[in-house]
Amino acid sequence: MIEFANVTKQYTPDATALRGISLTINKGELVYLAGPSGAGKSTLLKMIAAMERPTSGKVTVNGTDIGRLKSAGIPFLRRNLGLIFQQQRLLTDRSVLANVMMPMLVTGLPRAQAEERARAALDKVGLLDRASAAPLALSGGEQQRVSIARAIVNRPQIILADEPTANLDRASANKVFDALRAFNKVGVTCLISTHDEQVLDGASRVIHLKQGSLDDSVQGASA
Ligand SMILES: Nc1ncnc2c1ncn2[C@@H]1O[C@H](COP(=O)(O)OP(=O)(O)OP(=O)(O)O)[C@@H](O)[C@H]1O
Repeated sequence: MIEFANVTKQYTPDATALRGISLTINKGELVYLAGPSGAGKSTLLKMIAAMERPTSGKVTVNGTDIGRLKSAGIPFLRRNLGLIFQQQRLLTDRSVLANVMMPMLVTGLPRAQAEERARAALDKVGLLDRASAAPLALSGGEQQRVSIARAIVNRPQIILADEPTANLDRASANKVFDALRAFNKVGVTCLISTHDEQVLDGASRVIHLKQGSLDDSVQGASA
């Protein structure tokens, strides 16, 4: 469902973020993306969401060729994606519930139905009792779980999470990973970039990146 075929991304002549990446991620997989800062993890995730385009090679998501996708097609692509990126922070002047309802109201779902689904999503990440709180009244880990709830309310087939536990303590990080794993268990494909050694040790599949290439020297790098 996600395929990279010899993908290179060059931002400028001096900045090549990905070099000849080929990999396949199948429906229902839970895959972690590892590698040092600057290795290209964010770039790889952004390409799946058509936030960046390949310079050469081909990225295919659910049969859609990202390099050829017209801007009018981007909302259709993103409808199938739950994005948990640093750029998509919670709106601090709205309640937790209002933040989670937002993506559904944007697509025209009636308010009552949006609220019901938002509450169900908050329940799944263990935060239903904080529905009326302001985001800034929550811990960093709780805010990240609200972001997960917001990312899944439109029932995406794929979740993309870019370092969702950066700056969180162990206990908070575990809750965030537990929430992501729970969605994977019900069939959502998950691709998560992380530096978390403990999580990577227990992972069934890790894609290691190093300076924009697959790092085959690391065991489990099979892509
Ligand atoms: N918009 C951009 N313009 C120019 N260079 C960029 C841009 N975005 C990323 N880069 C460069 O591409 C390379 C890969 O960056 P990327 O953010 O994908 O790495 P990363 O593995 O996600 O790193 P981090 O863990 O620090 O987020 C880096 O050298 C970075 O400086």
